[in-house]
Amino acid sequence: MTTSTTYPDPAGEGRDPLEDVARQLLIAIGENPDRDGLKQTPARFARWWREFSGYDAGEVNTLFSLRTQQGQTVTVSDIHLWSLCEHHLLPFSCTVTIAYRPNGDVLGLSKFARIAHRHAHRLQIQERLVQDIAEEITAVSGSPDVAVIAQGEHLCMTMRGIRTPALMTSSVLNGVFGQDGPARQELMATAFPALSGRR
Ligand SMILES: Nc1nc2c(ncn2[C@@H]2O[C@H](COP(=O)(O)OP(=O)(O)OP(=O)(O)O)[C@@H](O)[C@H]2O)c(=O)[nH]1
Ligand SMILES: [Zn+2]
Repeated sequence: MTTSTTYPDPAGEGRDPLEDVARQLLIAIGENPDRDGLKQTPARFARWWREFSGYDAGEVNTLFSLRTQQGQTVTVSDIHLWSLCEHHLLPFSCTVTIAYRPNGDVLGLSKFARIAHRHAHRLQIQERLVQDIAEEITAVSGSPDVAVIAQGEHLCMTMRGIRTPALMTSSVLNGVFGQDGPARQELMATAFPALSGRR
């Protein structure tokens, strides 16, 4: 992983404008941004936002040519990631399962997590996150049989508002995974092992 340190600097002040945002935020909530404990906070705030939105998961999607056995399903599960809810700018943590049926080429294992992180490191809603991941897996693998399932806990629901922890599940089930059959059953057993008695 690499992080970007570049930022817009229209005033040419050599300072990230996010530092000013943080300073204003502190003042707006009645804090003194110049007190000892907060002096470095605007700079830290700017750095974490740049780290989050500049997170570089890499864009190389290595494929291996392989004539897979007819009907083989590849599932990569328990990919943990963090994203940010676009409504409240609060984090949500997600566990993602990605499955596909290779169509002549197989995708390098690490690339599933790279693709998932790439789409998580922007302002999101969970439904769009799974959709974006599924679209890229389809585009890269050339397979119409792609499924993405995410289970997330949203801090905007847990720590504020209704203040109720809950698990949100969202899924995209394309191609063979959209039909009731063995591929879908295998996927569900991997994604939800507790329900199938596997764990
Ligand atoms: N469908 C969906 N909703 C989300 C997601 N993240 C946050 N939300 C919801 O977005 C909604 C925004 O609702 P608003 O009524 O505009 O905002 P709010 O007044 O802060 O709502 P409350 O959270 O109910 O206090 C809330 O219901 C959130 O729970 C997400 O990933 N998917
Ligand atoms: Zn939210």
